[in-house]
Amino acid sequence: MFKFEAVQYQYPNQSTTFKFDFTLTNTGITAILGANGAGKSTLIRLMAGLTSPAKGSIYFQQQLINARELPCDFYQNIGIVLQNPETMLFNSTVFDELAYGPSQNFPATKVQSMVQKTAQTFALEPLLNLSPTQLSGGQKKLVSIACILINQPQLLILDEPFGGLSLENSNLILKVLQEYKQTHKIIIAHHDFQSIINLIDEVLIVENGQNNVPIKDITDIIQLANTY
Ligand SMILES: Nc1ncnc2c1ncn2[C@@H]1O[C@H](COP(=O)(O)OP(=O)(O)OP(=O)(O)O)[C@@H](O)[C@H]1O
Repeated sequence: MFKFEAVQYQYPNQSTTFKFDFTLTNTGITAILGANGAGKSTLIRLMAGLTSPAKGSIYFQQQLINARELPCDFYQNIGIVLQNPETMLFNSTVFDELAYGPSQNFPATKVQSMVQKTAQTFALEPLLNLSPTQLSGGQKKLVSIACILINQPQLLILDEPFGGLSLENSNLILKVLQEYKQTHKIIIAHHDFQSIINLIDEVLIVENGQNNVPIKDITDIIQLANTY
């Protein structure tokens, strides 16, 4: 269960109050839709704990996640891939990028095998010894998604994950997410609703800083696809 209860947020010196109140399913994919400036990124930042609400409560799997004092390992359960992959890559090689998360928790031999497996899944083997600065925009995006998925977070948040990806790599990510969603919760903010329609289980529309009731019925979701 992923629940926002009477959550309110306001940017400093801004008059708009964002108001979010909804409950999402525990696994599967929820797509967040909305016009430019509607509040999708603001909602995503609240979901990932990057921003704290002024009022209200946010629960993930019964755990109040906007509490001031969280168990220190809690954020290992949440992975977020931001729109711009540059902000996420800071190691000297792609191998080190992939190894960074696992090396906080596992011995070197295990880390090595996790990196090899993930590199294979994401077709990154030829890039492992390169610096992230040598990669194309699409390759950076692919690496940034792989770096988060290698940690297997229970909640995976993706802000425009297909931006800059070739059709081949978009299809690769779609395939990975199709499998991942069976046992994990995935939130995707994506402007091209049509391209992910077969993947999603639920739609949350954000309008003027507020959410509508989550749409779970597949017929309603398909109808929505005609408007977005
Ligand atoms: N750091 C900030 N300070 C002040 N206002 C902000 C800040 N970030 C966003 N806003 C405002 O909040 C509103 C919602 O922005 P947000 O980025 O959440 O929308 P969005 O739905 O993600 O838009 P887009 O699809 O264009 O990325 C906008 O009016 C924006 O100008």
